[in-house]
Amino acid sequence: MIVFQPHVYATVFILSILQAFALDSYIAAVYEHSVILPNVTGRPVSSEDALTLMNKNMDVLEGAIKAAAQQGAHIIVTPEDGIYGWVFKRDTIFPYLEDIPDPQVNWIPCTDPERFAPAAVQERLSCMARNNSIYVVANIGDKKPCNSSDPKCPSNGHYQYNTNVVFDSEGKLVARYHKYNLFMSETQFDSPKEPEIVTFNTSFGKFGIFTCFDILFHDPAVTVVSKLHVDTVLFPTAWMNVLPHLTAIEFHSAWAMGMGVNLLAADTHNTSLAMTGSGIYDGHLLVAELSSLPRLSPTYPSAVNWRAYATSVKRFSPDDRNFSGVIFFDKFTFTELTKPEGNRTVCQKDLCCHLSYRMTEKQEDEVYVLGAFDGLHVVEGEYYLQICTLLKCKSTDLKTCGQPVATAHTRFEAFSLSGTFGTSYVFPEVLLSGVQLAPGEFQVLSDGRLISQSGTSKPVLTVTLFGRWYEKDPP
Ligand SMILES: N[C@@H](CCCCNC(=O)CCCC[C@@H]1SC[C@@H]2NC(=O)N[C@@H]21)C(=O)O
Repeated sequence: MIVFQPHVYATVFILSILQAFALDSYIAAVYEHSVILPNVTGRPVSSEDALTLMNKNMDVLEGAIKAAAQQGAHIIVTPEDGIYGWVFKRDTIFPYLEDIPDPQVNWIPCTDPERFAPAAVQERLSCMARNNSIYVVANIGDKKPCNSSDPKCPSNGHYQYNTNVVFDSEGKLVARYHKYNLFMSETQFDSPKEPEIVTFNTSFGKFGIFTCFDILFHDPAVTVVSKLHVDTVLFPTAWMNVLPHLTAIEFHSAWAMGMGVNLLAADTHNTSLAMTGSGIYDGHLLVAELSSLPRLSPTYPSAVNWRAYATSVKRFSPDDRNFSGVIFFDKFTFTELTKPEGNRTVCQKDLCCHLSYRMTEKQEDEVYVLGAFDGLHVVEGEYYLQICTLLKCKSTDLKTCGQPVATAHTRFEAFSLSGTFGTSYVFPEVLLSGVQLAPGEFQVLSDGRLISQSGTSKPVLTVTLFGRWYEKDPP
């Protein structure tokens, strides 16, 4: 990964990604943008003032787009809400919205700005793509008029959508995606009636696209990958980090690995809201048995039978020392790792988690537990989880197990984590001290074991198999 000279508060990450089947490669960039937020949020502003604010953000994005293009990037992704921010209600966002046509109209806003309704933002983004010969992915607001003949038409006569747009290297609008799984705070937007499965082809591969909270749900995220067989997913996001399992870089890299696709994640940068964490994740699921084979076109779900190993072994340890704890409002069953090495099992409902581990030097003031959760998560949305997790507790008090922890000193020489998952969508997370990833330091075997054989470069915060059982989500 070539890192640009720091630009504003972030850097443009560049990575050349080996194209799966064509065996050519392309250069991808993601930009983590510190969004300049409107200073008036209590009332709608004029469309001129709205455009002034959006131009301030687009000035910064233009710098990143030029920098990426100069480094030969073929495509750059910029963050969700990156042009106007997120502090809006339904009425106050209206001046920032434009009517974004279906890409089938075959339109280059840069060379034909008057063809449809006023589209200053689309024109400028299109020109950035065209003038720098680079694909530009951005997130802006779409408005579609409706009337009383449509019973669902909102009170102000418009549907308002959180929208990703993609302009190709000539500035043509080639994709438009309306965010389907809105986060609870996004009252300024509507959700489309059906999830949109949006893909587009380029000379350097087939791309899918969705936004932020979408990544936790089956549609469109899993469908666009498992049915449309894209190689890379474009992912603008404004993600608020939640340790120990839902920090941006941790969950997004695990999702890319579990789904076996590349993921280009551009996050907003706002540390006071715990918003940070972009990345270019190549979806290689490091499966020892498969690495000798050429990477075939993606097969979904991944070539892992997540329950194979865990259902083949007896429980390593009895339940007698189990205790309960809460992680992000979900009640886990824990068991403490009292010895520096050993085999442990913990079960909750149909999920049994098995762990074999060897610590290097167990720190007296650090406690690690193995936890299991099999249930419906119901806070900030409803999604069914099956989770096996090895994690460090906040303190030696077992009541603190599950609370956010960002540093650790205990190293593990080896670990092997597996679970009797009912779902085949399991995302492998390894997070190290300092909230760092561990690329290449662990593997997932085809029998479902998440293993490290030679230890990790830093002490461990958590090793987790994060399962999503979509069929058990409420309708
Ligand atoms: N930050 C703004 C609104 C942001 C809207 C777009 N952001 C998302 O959709 C991010 C959702 C990330 C949620 C993950 S999963 C549940 C967990 N809870 C979090 O807060 N982060 C994670 C605002 O809310 O004002």
